[in-house]
Amino acid sequence: MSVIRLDHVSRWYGNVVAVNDVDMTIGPGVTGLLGPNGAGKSTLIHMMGGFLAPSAGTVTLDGDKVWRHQAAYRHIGLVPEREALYDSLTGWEFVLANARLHRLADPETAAREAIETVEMGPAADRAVGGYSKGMKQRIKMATALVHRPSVLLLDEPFNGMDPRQRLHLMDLLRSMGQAGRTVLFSSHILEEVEQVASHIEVVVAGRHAASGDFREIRRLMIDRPHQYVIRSSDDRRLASALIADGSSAGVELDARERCLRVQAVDFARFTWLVPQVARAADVRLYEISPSDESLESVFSYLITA
Ligand SMILES: Nc1ncnc2c1ncn2[C@@H]1O[C@H](COP(=O)(O)OP(=O)(O)OP(=O)(O)O)[C@@H](O)[C@H]1O
Repeated sequence: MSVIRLDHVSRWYGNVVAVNDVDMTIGPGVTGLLGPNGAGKSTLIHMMGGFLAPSAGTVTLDGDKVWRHQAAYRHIGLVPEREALYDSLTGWEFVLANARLHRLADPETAAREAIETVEMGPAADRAVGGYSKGMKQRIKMATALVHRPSVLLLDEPFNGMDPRQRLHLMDLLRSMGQAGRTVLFSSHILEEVEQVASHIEVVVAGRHAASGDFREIRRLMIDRPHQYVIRSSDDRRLASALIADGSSAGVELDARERCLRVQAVDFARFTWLVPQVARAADVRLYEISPSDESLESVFSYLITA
């Protein structure tokens, strides 16, 4: 069994704290590392893969520190996000070179199998420079799989893939997870993560914000207080009526924007109730729109929750 443990892990670049005191355990199966851009996902993945040293704390694989530990590298495959590849090499040469770097007993067979796994056989003799983004992604995946690692780490693997490639990769990750490998991939899209991952770790601004299966994470997101902007024929009167009704956690009159900013607790009940409250107060509604639906606001709720 391959378990990666992060124990009070931080990483800073000069003054920038990219990862802040994270405790996390990643076991067999597929885990999605979810977070907005700049949350620290790549930094975490590079530390888990032994590509980057933590500034504080420890990253271990089955109890052994990963950083500068040759033996651990043999069990880990990492598919980085960056595109930089050796453009003049063919896919086959690139994967084979990696197989040789790992000093595998039969590098040719290992390279062929890895290329077949990602269905790149037909394009293996073409130069990498001419590959599409999705094809580059798959050939990087083949190099990460060539030594049959028990841990596979992928940084934003679905970026640039077309729907067919995406489904293929999802199937591949699922079957690796079912076979008992420890698979972790990062993404900033919840829908993408919940289609493949049985477990989700959420990071925001370098901190570990939440952990659970996708139902739990979705519930956290849906149950959070929702912010609405409301415009009406009489914002002041509507504000008093909403406060009196008690279905809102906060009502703020924004005189400059000529609107109300309302914090709803139970959003299903709230959207059902507002028109009734408005009618009873003889106020006409012009607009009700959610103002905090961006992923960042959902995440920032999670981190303070
Ligand atoms: N080499 C570096 N030097 C300085 N700052 C860095 C470096 N690498 C990352 N950072 C900063 O650390 C923070 C976390 O970056 P990281 O790339 O780990 O996040 P991410 O969640 O992977 O984001 P993205 O999805 O945009 O790649 C960001 O503020 C980023 O600007």
